[in-house]
Parts: sequence; C-alpha cells; structure tokens
Amino acid sequence: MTENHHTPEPADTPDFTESTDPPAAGDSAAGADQPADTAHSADDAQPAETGQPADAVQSDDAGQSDDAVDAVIERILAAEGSRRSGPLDTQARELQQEHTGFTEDDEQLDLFERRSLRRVEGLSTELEDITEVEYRQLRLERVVLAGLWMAGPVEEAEHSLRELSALAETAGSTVLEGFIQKRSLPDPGTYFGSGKAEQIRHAVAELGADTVIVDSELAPSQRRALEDIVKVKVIDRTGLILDIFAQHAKSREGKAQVELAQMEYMLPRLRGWGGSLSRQAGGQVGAAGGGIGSRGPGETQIELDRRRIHKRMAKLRRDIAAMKPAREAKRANRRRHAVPSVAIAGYTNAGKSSLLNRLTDAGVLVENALFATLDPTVRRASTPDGIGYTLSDTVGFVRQLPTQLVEAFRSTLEEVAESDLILHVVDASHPEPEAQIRAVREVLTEVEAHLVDEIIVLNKADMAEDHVIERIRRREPHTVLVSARTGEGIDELRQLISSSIPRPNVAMELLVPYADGDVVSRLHGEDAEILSSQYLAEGTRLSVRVRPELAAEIEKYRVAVPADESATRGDVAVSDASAQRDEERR
Ligand SMILES: Nc1nc2c(ncn2[C@@H]2O[C@H](COP(=O)(O)OP(=O)(O)OP(=O)(O)O)[C@@H](O)[C@H]2O)c(=O)[nH]1
Ligand SMILES: [Mg+2]
Repeated sequence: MTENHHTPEPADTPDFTESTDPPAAGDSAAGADQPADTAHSADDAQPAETGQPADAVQSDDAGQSDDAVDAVIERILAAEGSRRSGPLDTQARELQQEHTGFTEDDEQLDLFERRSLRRVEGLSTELEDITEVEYRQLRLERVVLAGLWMAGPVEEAEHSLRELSALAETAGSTVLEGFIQKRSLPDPGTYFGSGKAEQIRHAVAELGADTVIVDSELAPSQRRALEDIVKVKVIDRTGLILDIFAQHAKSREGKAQVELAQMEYMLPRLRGWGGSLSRQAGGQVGAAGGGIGSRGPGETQIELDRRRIHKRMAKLRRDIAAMKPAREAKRANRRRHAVPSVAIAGYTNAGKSSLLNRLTDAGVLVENALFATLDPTVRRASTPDGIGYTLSDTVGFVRQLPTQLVEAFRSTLEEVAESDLILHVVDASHPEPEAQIRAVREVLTEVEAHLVDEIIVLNKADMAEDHVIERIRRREPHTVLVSARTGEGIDELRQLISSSIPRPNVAMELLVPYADGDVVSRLHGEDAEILSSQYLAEGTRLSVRVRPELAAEIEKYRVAVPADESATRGDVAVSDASAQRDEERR
C-alpha cells in the first residue's frame, strides 16, 4: 500500500488496540507481530529454539543462492510457527479475552456447527523455489472461515461462505467453523476491524485451527495485519482458488497458466515478506544478538526475489504463447473443415463434464468437487441427423474468479469466445442459480465470449425444484432442462444443438457414378446432410447440403436441377442467405 522501505525497525511500537490506520496496521506488521506488548519481543527471540532454520540461515552467507533464499524462508516460517505456539501467546490471548469480552456479539453469526470434515494432509504446495514462497504457507489443514456481509440478504453471504467451505475442502482442509460479520464496508486495516479480528482469534485458539480463510481478496497489508492478530496464517479466497488450481492442473499448459497466475498474485505481496525479513532481523539483534540480524536482509532480498519472479513470469508467458500455436493449428483445421464448435461453460460443479460424457463417450473425470476439470477436453459429437461438431469442456467458473486466473487462462478461454455455440450449464438444484449465471457471464464477457449464441442448460433436473426452474425460465428465453445423470431432456438438448449450430448450407443436386462410391460414403459422413437419394442407372442421384469446402470438391458431380423441382424447393436461395449469415458470424 504505502511505499515505505523495510529497513530494520527494531523499536517498532506495537500498534495494537483498535488501530485501523491502514499504513500502520499494514506496513508495520512488525508492530502487530508483537501485539500484546513488548513482552513479545522475547517471544520473537524464541525461533532459535525451533532449531534448524535459524542455523541454516546462519550458515549461508549474504547468499544470493537459492539455498540461501530457501533458508531465509524456512526461518521466517519457523519464526511464525513459534510465535503462534509460543508461551506468551497464551498470555496475550488472556489479555485479549478481557479486552473483547464485551464486544457486540449480536452481529456475528455462527454459521456452521463445529464439524469435522475430511482431512487431507501433505498438499501439493511443496516448493521448489522462492517464487512460490506464498504457497509454501498454504498447507491448509484445520481452517476457520470468515466473511463479511455487506449488503443484500444474509443468505447470500451464507452461500458465499458455504462455497468457500467447499473450496477449502477441495483444497484438502478440514473446516472447523465459519463466521460472517455484518459490516457496511471492510475495515481498511484489518478487513474485519480489530475487535472482530479478536473474536476470530479466540475461535482459532479454541478450535486449534492453523489457518483463517477470508472470503474475499485482501489487500496485502490487511492480510498481514489480520495475521498478526489471529496468530495463524491468513489466506484469502484468491489464494485458496489459486491453490486448488495448482493442485489440479495437469497439462503442461495448465500448469504454466496456474503458475503465472500465482506469481501475479504474489508479486504485490512480496513486500510483506521483505518486511518480515527486516523486522525479524531487527528483533534478533535486539533480543538474541545473533549473527542473523547483522546480515540485514530486506530490500536486497525483496529486489532479488522480485527480479527472479519477473524473469520466471516472462518465461512462463513465452512458454504459454509457444503452446498456443499447436492449439491454434488444430482450431484452424477445424475451421477449415468448417466443423462447428460447441463449448460447454458454466459454474464449477454444475455438471459440465457429466454433460460432455452424456453427449459423447468422453469418459471425462466427473467429481463432486470444485474445479475438477482444468484442462480443456475437446470431443467429437454429432447431431441426431448426423452433423458433426466438436464439443469442448472447460474450466468451471466461480464467484470472484481471480482476475490473475482469467488472464492466465485467457488463451484457453478465447476458444470459448470463438465457438459457434455455448452450452451454459447451470446447476438448477443450487439455491442460487441466478447468481451463478451472473458470475459465469461476467467471466464470459471478460474474454469476449458474450456475443456467442448461448443455450442455458438447466442441469440436475432430477434434484431441482420446479419453482426455481420456472423462475429462471421466465428470465432466460433460451433454456433446456436436462439431467446429465438420468438422461432426462438430453434428446431435446441434442435437437437444440442441432438447430443452433451452423448447418451445411450449400444445396447441391448430384449424380455420382457408382465407380465413385467413396464420394457417396463421404456424403453420408458427418459434414453433409442428405435430403434424398435415388439409385439410377448412371449412378446415385443425390440432393444434399454440404459445407462450401466440400461443395468445391464435388462440383464435378453437380447436375442441373429440373425446373419444376427448383421452383418448389428454394434451397439455393435459403442456403445463400444462411451462408451469408455464417460468413458474418466468422
Ligand atoms: N443429481 C445430479 N447430479 C449431477 C448431475 N450432473 C452432474 N451431477 C453431479 O454433479 C457433480 C459435478 O459434476 P461434474 O460433471 O464434475 O461438474 P463440472 O461442472 O464438470 O465441475 P468442475 O469441472 O469441477 O467445474 C458430480 O458429483 C456429478 O455426479 C445431474 O444431472 N443430477
Ligand atoms: Mg468438470
């Protein structure tokens, strides 16, 4: 936020009670590092007790090497850990209890029963280099959720928190509790305001949580200030979603895209680390007098980290750009053959992959988990009357999809923008499908896919309530009700796709000699529509509609349309009009 430099600040005054001044709360995380009082400087001297990391740092000289950097991170993390569990913490907590004993509880809604969900440890957030430092922290295990309810009905805030809970579980954590706080605007310093932050701190201590996840994107300074109060790591919705993506990305491109997004997210947050580095150093000098403090990391380190991150990001961008041509070549190929493309888009967990499996035999992973699909899958499908098209499954969207992700996935999402038709899958059994539709459209607009024809596919008909379906149908003219699970409505959807994709539009009358039978079988293939066929002595007489490319190839079989026939049919005229429409769409 502010442009302060992070030189060591050993004598930083704790700025604790009710401070909402953003620069103070944010930039002097050191002050908040020792919230209760100066007693905490002794607490800060504890890290040495935790052993190796401090030694590790000492052993590597003013190091610019990766090892040195890693060691520093280790030290910070160790210090954070010890601060959390240090004996003085308890003391501070008791003080806090007195302090917050009288805070207004009425607005704070206890959302979830305390509950124990699956616990998955050892997430894939192990780091290889400093550039992922933020993510080393994301070993989410026992988490407390917290969100603000700023406007609208409380149910909306609750749904958002429930979704956050599902996201947290997807990331492998055990959700212990969720809080919503009513507040018209976020507190610039601590997001919740320090009184509420204290309450969260109590819950964290009581439940033995190791992470607080905030249902929004926090400013770097807010995150730090909050962390200093609640005494455990704090991550925001964006960080959580990025973590899930990092766990799920499989393809080389997907991985590169996620990594790029993570770095974009991290870059402005590096200052925090720089800050703690400096302050750590300061604390050490004052308290333990060790050699660590005298090394004075800080600006140099931040600059070094930043340079490395920039370099890495540039490389990722190049890599992603280099992967694009392969995909573009495939797409160009499809376009050349005029194969219509249909994209499945929608909110995460709406049933996109299930629908793809229903419409083709894709066998794509279906999971009751958020962001099960990250890598786009393209499959061939055909309409009931045999017109071929491609059907692609895409990454699911979510409320507040991190902009860093939209950016990083732009090249993938552009394919949706270039498709002929979007099947916008909606989970009609969800309590708030309209909010999901809105969230999806926001992302579609961001990638300029909002101009593509869209069918709202109301999925999970087997579980949906009639009045919800009716409500959506009143607003959305172009809907179809299906259940990817039971197959209900799928035939109707196939028909709808069939009439919505660009059809072969050149009408031709052909006479194909029997010797050229392969031409006839080709016409029976997926890119032509056969209106009639007749076996004559000279060969097969066909009345067809084909795509322009094929029309050029089979021109030589074309025969004149008898006058009486052409008067009654009007194919050519119609096809010209539709050809023109198709041209315009491209
Ligand atoms: N009851 C019911 N459940 C469904 C239906 N379609 C999908 N599901 C379930 O919904 C969950 C999510 O399905 P997916 O197909 O993985 O959803 P997705 O949209 O691809 O999700 P992501 O890839 O994670 O964004 C799974 O548990 C499916 O079994 C349906 O028609 N009815
Ligand atoms: Mg999926």
